[in-house]
Amino acid sequence: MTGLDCRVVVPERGVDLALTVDEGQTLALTGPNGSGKSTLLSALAGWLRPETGHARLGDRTLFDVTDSRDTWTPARRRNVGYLTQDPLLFPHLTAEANVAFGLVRAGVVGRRNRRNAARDWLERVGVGQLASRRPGEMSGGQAQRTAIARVLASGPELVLLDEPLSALDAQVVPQIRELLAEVLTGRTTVLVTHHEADVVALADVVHRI
Ligand SMILES: Nc1ncnc2c1ncn2[C@@H]1O[C@H](COP(=O)(O)OP(=O)(O)OP(=O)(O)O)[C@@H](O)[C@H]1O
Repeated sequence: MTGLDCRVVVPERGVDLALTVDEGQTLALTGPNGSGKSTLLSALAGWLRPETGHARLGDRTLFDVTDSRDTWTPARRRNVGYLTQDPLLFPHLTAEANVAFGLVRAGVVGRRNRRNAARDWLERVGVGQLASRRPGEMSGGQAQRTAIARVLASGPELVLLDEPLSALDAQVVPQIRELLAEVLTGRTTVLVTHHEADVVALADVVHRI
């Protein structure tokens, strides 16, 4: 079982949020600006240590921080994929190398295996023909497709999406939303969004702050 159960308390930001996500489900997290949605994702990704809280993913503890306990799994060992509004890609690496980079950590042995796996993922998200381009040589939609491949290629047990469609041109949003609906099926996911169309297309359950 790889469902998520978490609580994140960051008093200096006025954040105290708790939620659970069943294995394989997508939870949409919506709420006003400043209500702590991105803070919660940062804690789950391991980028920010809450003052108090816990996060359990299946039988693993990502963190458990109280007055008396301090368990903290570093970001690189969490097996959590994080997709942000602006694609997080290395500008000096090709699309293929960007995707392959994460596969070293995911335990895919051998350069050729990683290259093939990266190419397969780029094909799957519709940018197989751009494998040798760098992010600066792609459109916003193409770069976000590459970032989706990068996040999913390593087989994350939890996927975090922070407004993944907000920075894209309106005309490519429906295609990328459809792609996300396909690739997120069966994955435990927290999706932060302000857009009802994302909730309808992608979410199994909604948590409104
Ligand atoms: N790096 C930071 N340092 C200090 N305070 C921050 C930082 N980032 C966010 N905050 C504050 O923490 C609170 C929660 O912000 P957060 O970005 O998590 O909200 P959000 O729900 O994601 O908002 P939005 O919908 O605008 O993206 C806000 O009051 C914000 O001003």
